[in-house]
Amino acid sequence: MQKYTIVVCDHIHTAGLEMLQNDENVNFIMAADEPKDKLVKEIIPQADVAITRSSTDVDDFFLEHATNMKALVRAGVGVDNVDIPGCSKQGIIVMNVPTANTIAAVELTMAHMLSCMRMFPYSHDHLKNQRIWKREKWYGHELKGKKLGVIGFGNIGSRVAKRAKAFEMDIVAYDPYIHPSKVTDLDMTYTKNFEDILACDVITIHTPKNKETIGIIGAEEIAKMKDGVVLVNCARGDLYNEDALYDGLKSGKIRFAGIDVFGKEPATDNKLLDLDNIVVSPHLGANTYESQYNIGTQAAENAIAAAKGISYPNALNLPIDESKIPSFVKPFLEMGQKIGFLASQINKSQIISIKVTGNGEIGEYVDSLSTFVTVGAMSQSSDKINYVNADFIAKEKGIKIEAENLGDSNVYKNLITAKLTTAEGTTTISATIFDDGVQRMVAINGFENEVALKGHMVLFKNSDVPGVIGNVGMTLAKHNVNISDFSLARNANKEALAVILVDDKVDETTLKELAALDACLNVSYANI
Ligand SMILES: NC(=O)c1ccc[n+]([C@@H]2O[C@H](COP(=O)([O-])OP(=O)(O)OC[C@H]3O[C@@H](n4cnc5c(N)ncnc54)[C@H](O)[C@@H]3O)[C@@H](O)[C@H]2O)c1
Ligand SMILES: O=C(O)CC[C@@H](O)C(=O)O
Repeated sequence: MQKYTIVVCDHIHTAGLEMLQNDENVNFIMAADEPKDKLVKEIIPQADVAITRSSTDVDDFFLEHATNMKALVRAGVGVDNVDIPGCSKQGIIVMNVPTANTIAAVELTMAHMLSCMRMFPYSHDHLKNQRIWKREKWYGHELKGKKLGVIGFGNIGSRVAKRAKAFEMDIVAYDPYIHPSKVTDLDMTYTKNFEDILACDVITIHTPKNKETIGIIGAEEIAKMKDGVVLVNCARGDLYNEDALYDGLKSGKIRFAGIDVFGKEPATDNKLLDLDNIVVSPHLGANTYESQYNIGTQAAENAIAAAKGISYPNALNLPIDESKIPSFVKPFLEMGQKIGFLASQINKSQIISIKVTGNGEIGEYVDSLSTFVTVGAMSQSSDKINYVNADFIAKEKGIKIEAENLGDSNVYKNLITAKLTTAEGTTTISATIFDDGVQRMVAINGFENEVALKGHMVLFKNSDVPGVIGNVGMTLAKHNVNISDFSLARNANKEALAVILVDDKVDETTLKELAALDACLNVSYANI
């Protein structure tokens, strides 16, 4: 049985660790408590996939030892500590878990904002630790009626803005990369003029950390701000220049700052900590049980899918220019990989050709789709295949790859079809994504079975005679296999195909018993 090594480099929720532990194809190494030097030199060389958080830098040193690695999952949003071009050069697919900690970061931002306005941690300390009851010392300010400048109106920034609006603040948002209506539809002000942000009473930043945003607030910007401005940063250290922030706080130009993130972490010797008009937390934006559960389980699920070559959810270094593809295309690419993988399990044999077609708007992206289908189809036979090398390796093996845009679709808004021909036969699978976002197969080998592309499935083809479904159900029940979904389709040749989603892996003995049923034409098992 093929085993993949997944190394967990930083602490993730135990639910995620259990998923890794329980997967029979996964050899999982928990290395979060290992010294970084040992982790990188001794453990990383074994990894097919690594899961990291902000405490592990994926830099030259890491990559030099990641000799086996084909994918890396950043259990969180920010990838500023991951050398993505370096990973691409080594054929390592980088994925993040982009929205699982959004709410945790949003709520921490609100906590910082309120703490700055009311100096809450200081009055708490006064009473609780110093036992001083001095109400006249702790006059704060209200959020109501104040102008909040939001820099970066993405997942977190936009939600902070909504919550701040509930506090009756006036919101001004600066984000050159979004459509202004995303802001104005919420009855907030959109600006392209950064000076409008500098004129606000409270400023919060929610951009990624990159060349453009490092130091986006420096001494010059602070000088232009209102006296007594409040600044919050729960995104990344160094977005506010720390020296300028320190000087502004020291002089009182900045009344208060709420800071979760620092240029250098751990930040125990940061000079900002010496000030008494700052509220700080040790990079806790993602630290809620809810968010860590979501991140841990999604990171584990994605790492397992990547190790097996099923899919690379939220891949950040795709071999296509992401700025040129609309957002609806990405899930279709992921689904393309899944149907390639499914087809290769049904027809396990040497691959001869792969043909991918697209109907509807998705048809324009059929070349990229064919790369993804190829990765899925070949990952059973090659554990080195990825988006970067798929076309090259397929060519080397003499596999013919074709892609065709079929134009408008009569039935589905968008439809992709993969036809995989192996030495044993041909499997053709069509799939689409409806408005509910679920990736669904809608046809297989001429049968119109509709079923979600997820989990364990049994494909049972039979002569269309009475009593077959009952016998199949009984056989599965006898072997303790629980059915979660059942889709039946028939064709004009008096044949039927059942695609049965089940809770667990189906073993060879069960499959043999199913194959021995009178009406059975063939049966196969697949897992995606
Ligand atoms: N403190 C924590 O523990 C914690 C937790 C989660 C996320 N984060 C950080 O929060 C930040 C935001 O995360 P998100 O999930 O909202 O990301 P996101 O990608 O959804 O949003 C980022 C937004 O910033 C905008 N942006 C990019 N460059 C900009 C620029 N120069 N000026 C203005 N806007 C710009 C983008 O257009 C986008 O809308 C990231 O830095 C992330 O790493 C921190
Ligand atoms: O907890 C972490 O690893 C950091 C989380 C956060 O900063 C992120 O970018 O997702």
